[in-house]
Amino acid sequence: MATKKPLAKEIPDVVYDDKGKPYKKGRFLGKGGFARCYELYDRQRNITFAGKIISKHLLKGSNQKEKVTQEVTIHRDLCHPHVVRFDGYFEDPENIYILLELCPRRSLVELHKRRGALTPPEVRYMTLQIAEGIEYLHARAIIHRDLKLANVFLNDRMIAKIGDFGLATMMEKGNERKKTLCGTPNYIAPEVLEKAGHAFEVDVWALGCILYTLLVGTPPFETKSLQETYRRIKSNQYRIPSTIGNTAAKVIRELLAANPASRPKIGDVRKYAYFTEYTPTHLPTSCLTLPPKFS
Ligand SMILES: COc1cc(C(=O)NC2CCN(C)CC2)ccc1Nc1cc2c(cn1)c(C)nn2-c1cc(Cl)cc(CCC(N)=O)c1
Repeated sequence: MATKKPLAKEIPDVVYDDKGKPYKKGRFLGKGGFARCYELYDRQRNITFAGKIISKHLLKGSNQKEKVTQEVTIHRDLCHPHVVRFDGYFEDPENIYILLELCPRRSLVELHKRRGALTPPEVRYMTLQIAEGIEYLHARAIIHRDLKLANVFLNDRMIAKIGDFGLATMMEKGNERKKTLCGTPNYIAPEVLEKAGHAFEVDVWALGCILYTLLVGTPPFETKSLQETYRRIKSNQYRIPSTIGNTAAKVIRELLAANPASRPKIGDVRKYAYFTEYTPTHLPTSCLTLPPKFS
């Protein structure tokens, strides 16, 4: 008999933080893992947040509570233009509430679904912004470990913001290698599959998967079966279409190097010839639906 998953209780129309400040529940924005996301409106400051709400009932009897604490501990002190802003955290007997920067243009998932392969200038724009965010994290000894299209959010000016620190970890000392990762990253690196110890290089691998997916239109290792996808990752089996050009092929090959030690450090990604080619400083929101015409 399958054990019934406890139903999360309905969230009240108004929730209060530990200072008694009211937040009015707005639209349901989506869900992920144990969390549901709603607009939470602070009338006093006239700001709407992305409220990530996690039911405590769903966290009972597992180490999920520690994982939420770890996510908050890592995310709360971050401040960077390409990292989702952490605006607060509070709880009541039912739920944990995390106030996050609302990104009205959602994530790269929707952009990718709508557009498929992007133009090279758009790909360089997105990849460089994400790389800047990763560089900020790595400089603070933080590995994100779950970089994927769904965790790159877009604000109303189409600026990319790395979010969801649910699988992130802090590296304690210089050459430490993490041995475990509780969760299944979408763009999982070979060394994680091989349980060979992993560190900052897993984020560089994921950036390579994001770059490839945005430029080619499909993920590098995607197949119909997870087992076959994992086999291809471990054997580094993927194709680079000749149409993307040599400079793009070179940066993809090095980001997706099987050996983590062969991948570039995140701070060196921008030095590739590919990224010296035209890259817009801004993207119009029309890019959400149509390829832009760069003059
Ligand atoms: C206005 O801002 C948004 C709107 C929407 C949206 O329109 N969602 C619709 C809601 C109705 N259903 C039917 C279709 C999707 C979705 C996301 C928005 N913004 C938005 C959502 C955000 C964030 C910032 N900003 C952050 C940070 N974390 N999350 C977050 C958190 C969770 Cl737990 C789940 C999801 C959904 C899955 C995903 N990765 O997008 C998102």
